Amino acid sequence: MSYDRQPHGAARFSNESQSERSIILREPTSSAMELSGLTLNFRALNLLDKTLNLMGKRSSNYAKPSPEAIANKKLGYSDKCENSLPIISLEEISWHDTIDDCWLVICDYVYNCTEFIKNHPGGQDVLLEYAGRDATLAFVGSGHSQGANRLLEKFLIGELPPSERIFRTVDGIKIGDCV
Ligand code: HEM
Repeated sequence: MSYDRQPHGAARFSNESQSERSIILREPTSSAMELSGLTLNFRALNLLDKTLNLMGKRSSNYAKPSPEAIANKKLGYSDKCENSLPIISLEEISWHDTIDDCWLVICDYVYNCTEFIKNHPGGQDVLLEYAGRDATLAFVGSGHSQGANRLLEKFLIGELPPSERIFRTVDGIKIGDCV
């Protein structure tokens, strides 16, 4: 059995079918998300999750929404699981990494930017660089206008599963800052 390198550090065995993507192997850089100089990997998130449960913080935090959660609501970002949006995993997103099929993750939400990529005022290369993965830091860091944020809504196609979110958890605990 041989294996092929795939975009963004993923690798898969050549006899693997599309439906068996769960056995994809990844290098540490693609299973981790770098934000504000802090690298949170999924193991760390799980640990945080368990710790918060043990400390009983989860229920008390959830009972009273934080100011950030209220601000997020105003921006249209929910702090809970939005049943209306399809849940799309990072693994699935990583397959959409070309100029003809470009998905980005910004603040735990998934955007299909394929139609927009060639018209992006900042050029197509910057979008392509983040195609198939998290672009939050780049998007926020390049100081986009409110207009750009509104435009983003046109391309919204889903959100990350709660276990893969780094800005919101399913119980509303916010881990990082967002736009
Ligand atoms: C779907 C996601 C994105 C949308 C909808 C979007 C939209 C826009 C819009 C409307 C502008 C014009 C200026 C403004 O209104 O702020 C712009 C400029 C720009 N964008 Fe994006 N953008 C996206 C993602 C990104 C990403 C991931 C980067 C990565 C660095 C980026 C980098 C830039 C830069 C550098 C400019 C400035 C161009 C200039 O002033 O010459 N954008 N973007």
